[in-house]
Amino acid sequence: MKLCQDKVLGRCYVASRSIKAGEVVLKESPLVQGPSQITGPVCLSCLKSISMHTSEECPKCGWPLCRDPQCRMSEDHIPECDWTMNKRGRKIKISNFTSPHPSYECITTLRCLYKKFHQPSVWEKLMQLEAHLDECKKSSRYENDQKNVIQFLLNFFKLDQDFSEEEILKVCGIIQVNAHEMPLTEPGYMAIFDRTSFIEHSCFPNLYKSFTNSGQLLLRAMKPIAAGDHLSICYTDPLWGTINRRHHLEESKYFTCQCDRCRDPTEFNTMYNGIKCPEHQCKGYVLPHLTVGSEETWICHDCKKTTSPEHVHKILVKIGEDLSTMEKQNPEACRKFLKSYDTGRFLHPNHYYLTDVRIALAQLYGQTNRGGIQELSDDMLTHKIALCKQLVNLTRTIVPAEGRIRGIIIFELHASLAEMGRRRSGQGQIDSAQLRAFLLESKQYLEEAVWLLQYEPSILPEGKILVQAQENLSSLNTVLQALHASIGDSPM
Ligand SMILES: C[S@@+](CC[C@H](N)C(=O)[O-])C[C@H]1O[C@@H](n2cnc3c(N)ncnc32)[C@H](O)[C@@H]1O
Repeated sequence: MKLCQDKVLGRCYVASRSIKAGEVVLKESPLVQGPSQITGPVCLSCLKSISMHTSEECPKCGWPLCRDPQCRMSEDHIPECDWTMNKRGRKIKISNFTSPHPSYECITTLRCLYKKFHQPSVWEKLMQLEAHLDECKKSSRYENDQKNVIQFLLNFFKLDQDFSEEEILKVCGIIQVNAHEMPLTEPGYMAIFDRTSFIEHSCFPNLYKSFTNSGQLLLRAMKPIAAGDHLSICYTDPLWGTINRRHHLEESKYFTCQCDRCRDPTEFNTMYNGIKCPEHQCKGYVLPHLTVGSEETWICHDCKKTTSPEHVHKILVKIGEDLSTMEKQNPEACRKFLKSYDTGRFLHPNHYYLTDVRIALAQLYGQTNRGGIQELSDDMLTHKIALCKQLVNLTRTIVPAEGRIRGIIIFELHASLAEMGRRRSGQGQIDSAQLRAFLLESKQYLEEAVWLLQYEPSILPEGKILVQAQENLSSLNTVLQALHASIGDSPM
């Protein structure tokens, strides 16, 4: 990777050689890590959630830690422990374990500031990162950061001798712009990395972000990358619609995305944001056309007429409310939602709201009933396969680099196809050759799932699915070999 300077992007990385799909491009440990700004009390060593009953006070400073003896020895907790005692001068008492807890808002900022005196080389690296200081001062978060982070650090920890308000605000900005949410604990935590901080954003990126069990960040190419191509990751949720992604990036990273996906109102012909055109007799869908610095314009792909953003927002708010109050763990509720809205009357069938519910339902089928996938009715199994196939096609088009979600869906698809084959064969509906065709298709998907998920850490659900997928692949190969032998022709 070669660091370059771009007029719009600032510093960014380009590939210094061609990179194959699947190659790991970067693996690095964090410069700093700490709790998310808005969190309930967590152990300040392992960063896992704690309660009054599962924690005990650090004997030196009073901040609660979990009861794992290793957490008492961890160096991660030194910054706040040291400054609580040596700057504030007395122990802290956390007695309220409800979430969120304001005292935790400053911890990650404090840990960055601590580097100035205790690891100057890391401090230098942090100070090189983009902070968007002017934008921070105008942001909606500024007032809160001023009170709960800056003033708290200056007054409670008595840091006014060592840092100016501006310096602390700069650190807040650096965290805001560069920190990654780490899903390795419950709740997740934040970490800032060195080289990863210079990778630009795209909603259609060529790199995929994963993690190791020990908290390293791993970037992997998900498509072939030519020498000279820009390297990119997605800073936002790639499954959100254009407007939500845009809003999130403008609010938290202070730029307007102009990637290929955002500039194409159809999102590569998927109509991912499509809302039914209100024009009488028009069968088309209105799509968002974005211009930097102005509100979106919604234009029908078919009749080309413009619809007011208010009309679109009214529909999105109404259906969004139904979605947010829907019981997402309940297959019946998901089916009901799809039945109401997957009619083309309001939303395009590929709309992100429908996609969201399909992803949930594709996984719930077989998970929520006691007997698993074997006990699903034929209709439900057929529906599960149809949902998975639809999602695989859609995600391949709009988020090809999103290994995790596609890996999970493809894993579900392989299991459903194998079950369908076994079921039909057991009922005498298909012969051995047809069963083999089902199992070969299932195996093809399974191999893709293993490829997509191969770097998922074993402590995350995706890592557990990977282990299961590897086991299934070996069993499926055994079954297929036996089938080949019984059919009497060569393996395919
Ligand atoms: C994590 S930093 C990336 C490195 C940054 N360019 C630098 O010079 O430090 C994120 C910032 O980079 C810029 N940036 C990243 N991706 C961008 C994009 N696709 N379009 C415009 N600006 C982008 C924005 O200023 C954003 O706040």
